Amino acid sequence: MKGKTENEEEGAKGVVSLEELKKKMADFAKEREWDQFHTPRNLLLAMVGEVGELSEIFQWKGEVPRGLPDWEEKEKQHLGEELSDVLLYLVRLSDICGIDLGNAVLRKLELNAIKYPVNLCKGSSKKLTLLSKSTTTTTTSTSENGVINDGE
Ligand SMILES: Nc1ccn([C@H]2C[C@H](O)[C@@H](COP(=O)(O)OP(=O)(O)OP(=O)(O)O)O2)c(=O)n1
Repeated sequence: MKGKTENEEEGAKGVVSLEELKKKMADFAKEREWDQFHTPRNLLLAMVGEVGELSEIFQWKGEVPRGLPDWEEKEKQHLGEELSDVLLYLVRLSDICGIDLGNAVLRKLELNAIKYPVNLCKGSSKKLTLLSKSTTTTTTSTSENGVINDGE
């Protein structure tokens, strides 16, 4: 069987970082003189295209169980490839836009935790408009959670 590539070895150790991916994509583009094509709009469209390819994998299958137990290895590998394309374009788009994705994503996680406090959300998939409205009279910490209700 073919041995693992250097990149696969890194991935197997679970040590891949956004910073590394950013650098690898920058090197990849530079070597090919593709910086000229990696503009924000082009990258955004490329990423959306890859989201489409990712969606195609699930298209018409109906809901599938977590872990995809019935999928063939080849199909799972394909899924991994499309997920990677989306991530790589996202990382590259962030870089080209001058956004520190690592910082941005950690900040967003904190904002999410504030917006969806455990005591209000536990076990519920509702968005918060109604929940927060019903508590604004007693709680002010969630009063700015202007999320659209999903009608559940
Ligand atoms: N101008 C480009 C073209 C490709 N890539 C990189 C990022 C993606 O990870 C991958 C996308 O390559 P393809 O456009 O060939 O897309 P797929 O790999 O999905 O192949 P296909 O669309 O044939 O299924 O290559 C890139 O950075 N810049």
